[in-house]
Amino acid sequence: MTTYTRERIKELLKLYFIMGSNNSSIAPDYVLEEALKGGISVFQFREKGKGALEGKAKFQLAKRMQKLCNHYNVPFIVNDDIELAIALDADGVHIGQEDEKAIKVREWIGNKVLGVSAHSIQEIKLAMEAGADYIGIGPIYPTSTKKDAKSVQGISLIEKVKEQNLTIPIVGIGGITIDNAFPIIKAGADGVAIISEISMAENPYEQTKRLKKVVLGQE
Ligand SMILES: Cc1ncc(COP(=O)(O)OP(=O)(O)O)c(N)n1
Ligand SMILES: Cc1nc(C(=O)O)sc1CCOP(=O)(O)O
Ligand SMILES: [Mg+2]
Repeated sequence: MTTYTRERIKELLKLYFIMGSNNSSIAPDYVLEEALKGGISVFQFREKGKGALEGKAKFQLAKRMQKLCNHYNVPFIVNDDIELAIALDADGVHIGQEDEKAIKVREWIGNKVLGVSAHSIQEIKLAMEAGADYIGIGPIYPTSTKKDAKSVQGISLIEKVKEQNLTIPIVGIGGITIDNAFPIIKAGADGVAIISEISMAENPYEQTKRLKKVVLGQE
């Protein structure tokens, strides 16, 4: 359905950076550019929570971030806001179980990338039937970034996905750092999705490079 092959999606998920304006104490555009230089493989614009921008300001930030991603040839995904994704002609959207239904979103976005969060094998199978391109599984570890995150589940669901030979690409999310990222890859995830370990880092460029080495098994 999408123009990205399953193998390409798996590659893109390797080091998935997510952020919005409230995830860093310095300019979000600067943080994103450092992360792009450091080697992130895909970016998700997630403008939500306390102090999040709305309306024109949100649109303008998204547009600037999309331009940066285009410059570094990294796909630009929009969290939750399907209208924004369509208005910007983003590369894809990410939705959760409390957002619009995946089957409807697939109709609206055509062949753009569709990521869906899931917390059980049943939710994963339903997302696959609805046309999801990849699944976000979390929180793997405790996180303070998402206030309404579900219970911490470690790598158990990733292991179940592998045991059941479900071939959809998967990315782990929640509380992932340089020190705990590799077990997620070892369990069979295609990559890790990260906010604060990069967005709050003193040097987002160096931190991204370090994370990249970890997910590639080079450290
Ligand atoms: C890659 C990825 N995985 C999971 C999520 C969480 O999505 P959701 O459950 O809809 O929660 P919010 O991010 O919308 O608060 C994600 N955004 N990205
Ligand atoms: C956006 C998000 N979704 C989660 C889920 O469990 O679905 S956890 C989370 C926050 C990830 O931020 P950090 O890398 O700072 O922990
Ligand atoms: Mg959501």
